Amino acid sequence: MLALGKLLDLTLAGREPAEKTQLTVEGVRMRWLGEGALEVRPAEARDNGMDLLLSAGIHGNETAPIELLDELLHGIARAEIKPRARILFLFGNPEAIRKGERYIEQDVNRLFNGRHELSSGSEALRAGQLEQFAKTFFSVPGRTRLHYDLHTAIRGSKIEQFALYPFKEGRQHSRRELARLRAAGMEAVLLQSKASITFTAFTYEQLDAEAFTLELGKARPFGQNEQVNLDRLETRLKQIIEGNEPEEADALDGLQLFSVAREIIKHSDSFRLHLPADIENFSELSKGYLLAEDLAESRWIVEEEGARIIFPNPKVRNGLRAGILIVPTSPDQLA
Ligand SMILES: O=C(O)CCC(=O)N[C@@H](CCC(=O)O)C(=O)O
Ligand SMILES: [Zn+2]
Repeated sequence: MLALGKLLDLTLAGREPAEKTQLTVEGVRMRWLGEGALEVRPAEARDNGMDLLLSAGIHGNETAPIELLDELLHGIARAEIKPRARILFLFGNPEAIRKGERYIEQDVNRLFNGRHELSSGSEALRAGQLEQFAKTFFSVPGRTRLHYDLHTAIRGSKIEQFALYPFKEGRQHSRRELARLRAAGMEAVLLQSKASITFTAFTYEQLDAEAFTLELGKARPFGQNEQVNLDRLETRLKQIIEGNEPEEADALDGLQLFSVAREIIKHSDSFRLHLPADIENFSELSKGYLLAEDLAESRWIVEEEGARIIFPNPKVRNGLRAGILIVPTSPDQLA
């Protein structure tokens, strides 16, 4: 295998490759762009106009997606996968990946869309660097832009694999992309209803990519991911990379859709979340339930019919999201 196929090994060792560019026997060029960043470019005659950004390890302890991208890269470096798409592979937070932690000082996935400029430290610098890698990659006009940012969740979930679709004023969510996600094994999609500061919000809002955060089961250490079945996602990613996705009607095929009713923001150290520590994502909450309390006697009471909670986390920094209240929605608004 070409040495550049071992991007994960290089990243874990904190090393630079001796050669920055390598060609596979298929004429696919692999170019190391910096720590945890590698571009794959097919020969011009085979290029089908798809620019695919695949990122993982924005949270360093979410290893199943990192292993999946590592597998795909090995396949390309061995010329077993024959790309027709240009691809940018990014491992988001190398220092946190090496330590097996979600982050070191700051959550990188809260530092996009300008937030890193208001902050300092290695994770703020990394978010700025990731924005720059993505911006350069998605700068060629007339090409299709797709970004999947792969994650796993802190807690168990009633719906194991799901996607979050960012929001931009005046832009409609795409039914075709949802059908593609369904084919990739996603069981639900959460349609965001306001701008955000995550990596996919940046590529969606500022770089005009179709962009999704994919949640792929529960976070576990390297080598302990046998319970996370990513076969359908892997198959679909290979098809996108090789440009041989089956032609399908835009069938959503049972895909569950949710929209954000409210984000629960933790404003102070007095914040209290009234949920059991082991509550699963997508757990239903009944109307009238006192979900959280914060300073100045502010209270979060569930008002929505059919509300469910995802990503409850009272340990986030003040000012950040401590959970999302979602409600079922219909596909009527899709483009
Ligand atoms: O399990 C959790 O509480 C968090 C899992 C995770 O890392 N989710 C992403 C979602 C990003 C998005 O909103 O698009 C995150 O919180 O960064
Ligand atoms: Zn994550």
